[in-house]
Amino acid sequence: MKILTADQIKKCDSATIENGISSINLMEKAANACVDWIQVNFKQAKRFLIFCGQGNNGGDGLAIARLLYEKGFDVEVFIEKNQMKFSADAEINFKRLKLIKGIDINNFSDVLIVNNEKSVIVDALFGYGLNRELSNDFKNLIEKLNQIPVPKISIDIPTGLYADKINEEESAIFKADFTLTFQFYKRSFLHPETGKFCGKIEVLDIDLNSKFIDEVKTDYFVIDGSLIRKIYKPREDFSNKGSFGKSILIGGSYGKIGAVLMSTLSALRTGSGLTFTMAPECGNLILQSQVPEAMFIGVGEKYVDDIEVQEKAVYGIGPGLGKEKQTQKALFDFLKSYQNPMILDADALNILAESQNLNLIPKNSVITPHPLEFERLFGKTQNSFDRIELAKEKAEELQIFIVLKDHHTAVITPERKVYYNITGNSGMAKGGSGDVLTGILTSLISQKYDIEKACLFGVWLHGKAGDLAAAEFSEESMLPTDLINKIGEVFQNLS
Ligand SMILES: NC(=O)C1=CN([C@@H]2O[C@H](COP(=O)(O)OP(=O)(O)OC[C@H]3O[C@@H](n4cnc5c(N)ncnc54)[C@H](O)[C@@H]3O)[C@@H](O)[C@H]2O)[C@@H](O)CC1
Ligand SMILES: [K+]
Repeated sequence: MKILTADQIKKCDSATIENGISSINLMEKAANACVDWIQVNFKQAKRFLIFCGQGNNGGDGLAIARLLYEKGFDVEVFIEKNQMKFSADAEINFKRLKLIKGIDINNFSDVLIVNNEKSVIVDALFGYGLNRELSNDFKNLIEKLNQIPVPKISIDIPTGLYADKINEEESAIFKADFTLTFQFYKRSFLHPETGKFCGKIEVLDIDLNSKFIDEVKTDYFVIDGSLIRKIYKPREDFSNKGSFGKSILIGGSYGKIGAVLMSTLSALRTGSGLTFTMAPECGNLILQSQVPEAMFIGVGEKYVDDIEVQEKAVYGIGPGLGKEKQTQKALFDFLKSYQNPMILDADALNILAESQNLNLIPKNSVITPHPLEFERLFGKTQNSFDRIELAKEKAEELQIFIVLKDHHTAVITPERKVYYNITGNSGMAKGGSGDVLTGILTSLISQKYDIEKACLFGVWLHGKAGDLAAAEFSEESMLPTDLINKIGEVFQNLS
């Protein structure tokens, strides 16, 4: 799914209106989509307190108020009565609303303490039209609303957030439990500093102009299920273990054998034909007994001191590797002698960061840093938006894929495209999750998935398996090994 800027969404709305539907009817459609969702998900609610601005986001709110009232809910509307300058469509909806006797129209300043547990606050103050910091009056209102302990729904965007950039420090932002957004994810939903205000995101289809959406140019995408269905290649009949590639996972050191073990198991569970673990001898017994399907290649006693080059294999290097001098030398010797794309993770990245010898990374390789590893490799940035921009520069310069791990992991391609992943949960924020991802990516690439597609599929699969593990064990209790055991269920649901 494409992600558009506020400016592009505005153009998309206009293209939709030019092609038939009037803007007031488009607003009605948007409001109906929200009300349909609310009716299903807030059946028990009694009273909706709807806060409306004066632009089209406020217009949505006024229409939602009318439609919810018609469905039998109690509705109170809050507006800025002293200074009414509605947009044309908001004005029409305000007039329609005033005809209904049963809806109280209050001033923002009339908001009282609401402690009715069946009340819901709806934020329709500003949407993607926000283009400057909020005035103090709005900031105070939002801070007051954020304190009220009832469920909160934002229409299109939590008020105070921009669609496509980070906020000024100390902005007041409405803290939603649910954001009902029209047609597209907004970039701000996907970054940690801003996304935490959105709660659960529901994308509502309002049939915006598909020709415009197909043609509009963007560098930003969300990885959704329909994209994955296009990428997924079911296994062919009449195949053998040689048809599904050879994965070699390199890592482990004394005390950190579990990391490479988890990568190995993940590679197997993702379908790798032949799977090898290249690790120090101290891991041999553990690996052979825990993962008998994998073959063991001993390199060193307590840490990796050599990397063997094998034909037609895909290498995933780093989990539990450590940074011993000998290990560093082994990694550099390997990188100097081997030019095929590989996956580099964890200590392999830390070793490269310390040497700053990043040109040794073979073209089309995949690196999988978390934000701190990214910073060690490429330097500090002010915030996660800037980090993505730097990642685009570096992916192009080094001609590599950067899988930037975060709550919403982003895949950044050498062509500077950015794909945000929306599967996964905070139960995956545990040591070992990254090792699992390395195994999955190595396995997919060894099975001849195109590298970009392998990255998109890999991060999605990882998150999806994590969601299944969380559903069974809870986010607190789920382990990376539970996630590995759910990979199969994700494949079953795909085929
Ligand atoms: N026909 C359409 O274009 C549709 C628009 N929709 C809704 O319309 C919204 C966008 O509406 P608008 O473009 O009217 O914008 P908003 O309703 O987000 O904002 C209203 C106006 O406030 C002004 N403003 C910006 N920042 C401000 C600030 N800090 N303080 C005070 N005023 C400020 C701007 O001039 C802006 O246009 C969407 O988020 C969505 O909710 C939906 O109804 C779908 C259809
Ligand atoms: K809003």
